[in-house]
Amino acid sequence: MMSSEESFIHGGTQPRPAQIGIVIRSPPPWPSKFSNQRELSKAEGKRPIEPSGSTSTNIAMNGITKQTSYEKALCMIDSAGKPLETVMMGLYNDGTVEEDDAAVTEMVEKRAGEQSATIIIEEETAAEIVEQRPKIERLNKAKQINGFILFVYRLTIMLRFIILCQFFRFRISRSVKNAHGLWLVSVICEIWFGVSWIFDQFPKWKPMTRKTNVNALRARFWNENEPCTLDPIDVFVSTVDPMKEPPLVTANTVLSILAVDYPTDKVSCYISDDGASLLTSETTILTASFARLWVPFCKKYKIEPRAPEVYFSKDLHCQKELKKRGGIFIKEWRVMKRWYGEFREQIKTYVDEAEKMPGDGWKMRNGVPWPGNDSQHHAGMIQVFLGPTGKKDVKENYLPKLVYVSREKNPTKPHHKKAGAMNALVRASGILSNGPYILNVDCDHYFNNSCALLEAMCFMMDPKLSRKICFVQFPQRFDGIDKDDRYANRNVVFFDVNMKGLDGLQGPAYVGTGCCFSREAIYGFYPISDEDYHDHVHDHREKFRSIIGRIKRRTKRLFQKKRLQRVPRSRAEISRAEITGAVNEDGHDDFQRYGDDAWLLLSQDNLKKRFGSSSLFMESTFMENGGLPPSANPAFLLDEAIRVVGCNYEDNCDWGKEIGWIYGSVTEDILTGFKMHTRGWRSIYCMPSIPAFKGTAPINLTYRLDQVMRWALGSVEILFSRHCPIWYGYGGGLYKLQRVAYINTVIYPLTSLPLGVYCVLPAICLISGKFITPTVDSETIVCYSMLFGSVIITGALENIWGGIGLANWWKNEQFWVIGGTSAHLIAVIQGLLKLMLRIDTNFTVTSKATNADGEDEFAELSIFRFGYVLLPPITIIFINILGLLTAISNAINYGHHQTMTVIAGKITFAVWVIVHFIPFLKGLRGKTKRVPTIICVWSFLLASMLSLLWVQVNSFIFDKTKTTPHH
Ligand SMILES: O=c1ccn([C@@H]2O[C@H](COP(=O)(O)OP(=O)(O)O[C@H]3O[C@H](CO)[C@@H](O)[C@H](O)[C@H]3O)[C@@H](O)[C@H]2O)c(=O)[nH]1
Ligand SMILES: [Mn+2]
Repeated sequence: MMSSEESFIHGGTQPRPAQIGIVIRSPPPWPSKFSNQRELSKAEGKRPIEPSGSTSTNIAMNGITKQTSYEKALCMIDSAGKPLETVMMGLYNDGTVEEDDAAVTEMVEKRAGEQSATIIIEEETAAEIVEQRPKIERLNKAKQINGFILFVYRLTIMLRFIILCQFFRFRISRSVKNAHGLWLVSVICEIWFGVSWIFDQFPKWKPMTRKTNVNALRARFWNENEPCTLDPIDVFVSTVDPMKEPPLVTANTVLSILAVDYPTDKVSCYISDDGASLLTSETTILTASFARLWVPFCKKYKIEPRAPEVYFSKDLHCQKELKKRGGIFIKEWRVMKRWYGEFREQIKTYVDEAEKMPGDGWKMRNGVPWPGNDSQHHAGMIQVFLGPTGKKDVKENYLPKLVYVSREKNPTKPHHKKAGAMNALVRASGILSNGPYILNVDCDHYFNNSCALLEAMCFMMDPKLSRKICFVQFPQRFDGIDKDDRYANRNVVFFDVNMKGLDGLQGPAYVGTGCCFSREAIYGFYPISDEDYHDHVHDHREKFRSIIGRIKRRTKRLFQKKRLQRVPRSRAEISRAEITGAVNEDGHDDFQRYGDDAWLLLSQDNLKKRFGSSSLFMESTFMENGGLPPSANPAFLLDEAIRVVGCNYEDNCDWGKEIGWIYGSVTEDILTGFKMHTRGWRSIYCMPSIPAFKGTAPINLTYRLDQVMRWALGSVEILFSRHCPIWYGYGGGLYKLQRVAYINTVIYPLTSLPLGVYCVLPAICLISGKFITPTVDSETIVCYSMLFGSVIITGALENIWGGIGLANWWKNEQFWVIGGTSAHLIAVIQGLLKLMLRIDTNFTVTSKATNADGEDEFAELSIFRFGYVLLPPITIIFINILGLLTAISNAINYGHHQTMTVIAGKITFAVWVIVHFIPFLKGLRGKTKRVPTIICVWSFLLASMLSLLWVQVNSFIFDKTKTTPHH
């Protein structure tokens, strides 16, 4: 036992420590501290609490400064008993208890080799020691939004909820005698909207924002005096179709990654080419060589952004910079601009050449036929460029490794689209570089802020957070959107309101790009267990008990850790034990029984079932800090990497089911993030003031609706799958409100059904002369205006705390109606078809073609193809206009049979619907030359038929004398 303890502290080779043991000198004075803790919580955030004797102290712990009301400390002393380093354990005024595994391990590891021992000391001593240490700045800060606004916001939500209930009581109690069907339908729709509002609203209950401190990160992990201790990151870029995703766009993204502000030996960039295109491969080769010029230039002058296309297109900004930086810079800037021009031209020639495939297929520059000539049936291909063994840049510095991967494809095997591509990259990178973190971007999302990786690391390397975070998601921001964002491409309400709300719960959803993962979470491990972590409910008594339990457990674990020296570190202890199935509740004891390496052997079969047959890859999953397993033979790495991107590799193992990107939906992103959250991981939303990434958005209505339809379809797919948040993942780590949010994410397309119906109602009312309420009296008006009022007030308050404009909010509402009546509706139908007939859904990649050659930048905005998505909204518009016309002609022909208020109500109702479709109409207006006329005619006919039908059916069903619209 002694020897294993020794090896824990000393890495097995060092002399014995002078003293080992845990000493608790005095029993903790719990109860008295207790009331104090409460007071402190109250004062939280308002002002720092002064250290006052032994009850509350400011301590700085591994970069986190906090006020504590009670603390114990774990202290390492040298053989003379002099304290070397201290890690605090305690109850903090924000109600959390420091779970400092990371800190403890870090400390112990750092001190390995010194003559030292660990003891637990009491708080006064600890405080003294800590006070002598320089305070370290925190890496990040979580901030609740302004307390008053939050209070009012929550109040309006509650009020709105009450109003809603009242509204329904009112609506249900007053049925419409002469139009029972109409009334019933409208009430059902309204109830549906009400419920979906609840799903949408309550996950925004606790909005939160965060701030990072990149300088503190640099100071701690990447300063001049010490070797850099930042963790390596693998960056993934996915591309599939070089025609829709121009190579120049991809090349820019890659260049911005290679020039990122991060130690070069700790970044590797992987390109996944799902199209197996020679064009992409050649572009990559060219990009690698251009990077040797571009990267040193970026780093020398610290230019932003580091995607050359964008950088050189911002002429004005450059002019300013030119003046400021003066002579040499101007010269170099000009030279670089010319070089980039040449690079661009070269890619253009490649693209031109790639227009038409020669009869005998593509050939590489050396005359060898390109293996990917059949993009759906080809072997896996990997090419490695640059990196620590490759070419240096023109300043003789190494560049990050750049790897081109095209996974094997076979038409008989499902390739699972982007998710499949990502999983292949996860494995290939696990073998080639194995960074403990993975950041993925779509090929069009370049690094707009060269500090993006550092920003993510501010969370990932925070000792308190790191072992609970599965990913750090950045908002998606876009270039090249028309000024008034006609099709709500920016999605601001989602990115600046909903996601901030989720951050206050368990964390934002993964949105497919601009997201930094911990590899551990991708491998399906669980976060370090921490019962307290997700019950924020503060039963103080409970808390008190769990603290004692925690200290006991920790003490126990401390001993165990010493025993478990051979196991890489505690980080994945629990999760791995989970695979082996050899673990009891506490997560540890069984390790002992198996002895040092036995558990590894024991779990081989299970591991194979989980990770597939590559033992090298399996081994790599044990490397906690990344890097290649010691047994890896560099000569065979590439072969092994090719093997793991093979299309049979995933047979009979957990890829896509339990680990990696999860299959089964075209919105694999939502599913993947959800799966991680159900395991109890937390995620973080990071919004640097300079957007970290920027992409392109679909510019015209057709592409936008295609995209929205794909998203909705993905949601429907999840809704009908095993992974549906309504029934999946109970008893795990998913927070309740987080589940509500996920339910909302998958169920929203269904709302298109009542929405479609509701949009037709005003027309029906106008034509049939009936209404959804019996009369329009003052009570009705009050009821509806209260409802609308509360909607507007919550919206406005969301604007205030989310920092979005009212215009954006309105855009969002409009597009919600447009998308709802078109794309969502179709998606629901398609989803049902898929469910019943097992037709697979296809993935239409969004075109990222930028119109870089001047002309009218937004000419594309109005181009659209005919699509049946357009049919329902056009019909709705026509039918409503028809209704308005009928009403007016009726009024003229037959005089006022109904009171003015009723007519006004109906007309408002119809106009309200039509107003929502304005952007849609603008989208149609553009180039209505040939095909669209046909749709217009069709929709017009359809609308007329529907209205006529309604009148017929109507007079048939109801008593004619009473209900004929105009007798
Ligand atoms: O078989 C495929 C299909 C797509 N992709 C890549 O997946 C991404 C898809 O993006 P895009 O066509 O631009 O769709 P968007 O709707 O703009 O993408 C958003 O929504 C998708 C989910 O539908 C996410 O996967 C994306 O990350 C997210 O940016 C692109 O990088 C493609 O290269 C592949 O690698 N293989
Ligand atoms: Mn995209």
